Amino acid sequence: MKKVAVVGATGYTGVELLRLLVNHPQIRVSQVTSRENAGTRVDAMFPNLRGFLDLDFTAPEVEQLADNDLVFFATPNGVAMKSTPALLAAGVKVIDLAADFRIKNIEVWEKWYEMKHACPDLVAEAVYGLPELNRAEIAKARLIANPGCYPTAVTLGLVPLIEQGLVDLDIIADTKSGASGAGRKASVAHLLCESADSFKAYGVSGHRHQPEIAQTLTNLAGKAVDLTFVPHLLPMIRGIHATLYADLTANTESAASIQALYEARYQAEAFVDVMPPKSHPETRSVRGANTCRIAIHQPQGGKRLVVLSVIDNLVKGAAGQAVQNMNLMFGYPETTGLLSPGLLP
Ligand SMILES: NC(=O)C1=CN([C@@H]2O[C@H](COP(=O)(O)OP(=O)(O)OC[C@H]3O[C@@H](n4cnc5c(N)ncnc54)[C@H](OP(=O)(O)O)[C@@H]3O)[C@@H](O)[C@H]2O)C=CC1
Ligand SMILES: CC(=O)N[C@@H](CCC(=O)OP(=O)(O)O)C(=O)O
Repeated sequence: MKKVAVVGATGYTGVELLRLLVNHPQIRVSQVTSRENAGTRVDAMFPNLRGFLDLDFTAPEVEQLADNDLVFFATPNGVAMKSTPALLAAGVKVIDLAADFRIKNIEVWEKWYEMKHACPDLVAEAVYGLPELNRAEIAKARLIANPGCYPTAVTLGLVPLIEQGLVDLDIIADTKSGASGAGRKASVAHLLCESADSFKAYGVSGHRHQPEIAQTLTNLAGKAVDLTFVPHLLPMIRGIHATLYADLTANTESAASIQALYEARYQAEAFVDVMPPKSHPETRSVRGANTCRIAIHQPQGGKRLVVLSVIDNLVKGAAGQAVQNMNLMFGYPETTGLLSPGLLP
């Protein structure tokens, strides 16, 4: 059994990590932190965990966290980078669900996250935790930058096309997220009366996930990818739906060959499901599951492809992907504790 801690265990991704970890056969959750709720029993706050976890929240102290094999940070941006150097020095592995280690160019990171990076040298070492791209590096890593939720849905939807150089590198990602993507902290914009029965785009002139996705796609393509990224807030709780538009460089590929390419690329991937041609994946089909479900369309048989990609932002977009990375880092079967279908309806 390995011992793990979750820092920020009262947030939506933190409590989702707990839901997954309490069923993991080779993991013992030894510590869960919250500054505001230190001393409160976990199951008093989260009754879904009654009978599964006998712990109180504690304040996050590096000395105690260092008594674990691995620490998850499910905290706001800028928190993990402060304790990670000490934890790594103590031999503890770290998975950051926030963005502290995702962007390799420190100037770009500091511009988007509006703070000074506390340990830029570790950013170079960190492995971007998208197993479908970086499995071998993740298995050897001691520090994982768990990808953002929108970047997971968008990147997995585009990987086969970019790897094969089949599309112009001028791509549109039209994305929609449920409100849990914004976290559990109080915010007027996410009150029921402000967000229900309405629909809006946000961050159109610039969103911090644009440089994260562009970095991955540019590395894959070997040249700059021009990405227009438009997020929207949907009046639902969980789920991301990405509609991706890309033009074939030559009008030679048929819908059947693109479909076959996606099926072959993801055939061995337990958590990426390529649907039959002309399907329309629903976010509810992945609710609570660590699955990215993809469908490919070629409307009018022309050169423009439309790829649909759905995930649960809290699972494949955060906590599930973090557990998948942990499994790889500990040498466990990658799917351990993660194989369950979505909650439908
Ligand atoms: N929600 C989502 O769908 C996704 C979120 N993420 C990222 O994961 C991270 C967590 O997100 P989410 O769960 O939504 O966030 P929440 O706002 O729901 O929770 C944040 C948690 O962090 C703790 N926390 C806040 N500040 C500090 C601090 N300075 N030191 C230690 N703990 C702190 C909070 O508890 P307390 O203040 O009591 O200590 C709370 O438990 C964020 O960086 C987010 O961007 C990534 C992918 C998807
Ligand atoms: C709906 C909503 O507000 N979503 C959040 C996504 C936040 C998130 O998960 O950010 P990281 O993945 O970078 O940690 C947003 O757009 O800011």
